[in-house]
Amino acid sequence: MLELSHVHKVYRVGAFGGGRLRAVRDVSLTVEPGEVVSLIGESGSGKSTLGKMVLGLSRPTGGTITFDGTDITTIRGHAARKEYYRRVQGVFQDPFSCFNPIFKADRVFEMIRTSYFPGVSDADWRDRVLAALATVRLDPGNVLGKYPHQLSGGQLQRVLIARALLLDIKLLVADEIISMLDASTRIDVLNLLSDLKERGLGILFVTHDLSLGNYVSDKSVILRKGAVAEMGPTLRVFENPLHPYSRHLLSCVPQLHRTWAEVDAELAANPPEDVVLPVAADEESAPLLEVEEGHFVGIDQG
Ligand SMILES: Nc1ncnc2c1ncn2[C@@H]1O[C@H](COP(=O)(O)OP(=O)(O)OP(=O)(O)O)[C@@H](O)[C@H]1O
Repeated sequence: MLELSHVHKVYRVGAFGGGRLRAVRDVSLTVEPGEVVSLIGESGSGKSTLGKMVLGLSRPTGGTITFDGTDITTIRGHAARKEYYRRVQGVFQDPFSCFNPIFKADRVFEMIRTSYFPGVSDADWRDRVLAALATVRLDPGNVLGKYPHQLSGGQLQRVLIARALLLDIKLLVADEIISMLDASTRIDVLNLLSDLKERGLGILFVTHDLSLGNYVSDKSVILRKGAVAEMGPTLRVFENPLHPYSRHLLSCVPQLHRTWAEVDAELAANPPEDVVLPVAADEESAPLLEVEEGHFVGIDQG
């Protein structure tokens, strides 16, 4: 469904745009229907830039991004872009900033109707809205007719997901969608993503939080400095991390049942084996080694 092939992004930076910042380097990955793929990395690793490129909000400097066989950089004109967004939508970190505080929150549904379904009757549209709200497990009485400030962050995030579902999308780009939610709401939204996956939606789940990636995804892609450090089925990557960066990230995840002292003592007694990776030939390419079926490790760039 979604395929990124050797995607690069270089930003022009500096006072006169004379500098170059390589934000994404040689990234290839796929997202299939009903698959959740986590893009995991620390701040500045290029996760959001990849999400924006998939959403057509930023153009790749190199490589291709295809959705159902169409190179999305060739999509031009209002009508073609609108069709793309009928199938691919994004939801972002801060749900509050997506709503105009002077309008009721459910206006976002009406905007979809005006733009995509002008011929649908009031009764039919109401049924569709109620079905979308049921899917995201929102009680219509709690959200319809309410202003954004009357709803919680978790409710607003669900309203935005319901809005995307009205379009019958195939791919959702979820960029740090639970970072601003409290712990109990986080789990609800993560479980909602699992429900959507069961319904066949592909999800590109962007997160800086390794444990969230582990909880929700079929496949994990760990990014470091814009390149893939490691990727593969989530279980394999988390049970057998091979890139030193993945190991470092995993060792930083707090383990609630153990103290730091216990973890440190164990690491000192059994230090992880160093994995010696060959060095890539140049700065631009970021080749991967397949170490077991579907499990790839990036050749270290130092
Ligand atoms: N429009 C832009 N112009 C110039 N540089 C940019 C732009 N957007 C992002 N960058 C730079 O590209 C790099 C990758 O940024 P990106 O936002 O993709 O990272 P991220 O992993 O999503 O980080 P965060 O979790 O902090 O959002 C960073 O060094 C960032 O400063």
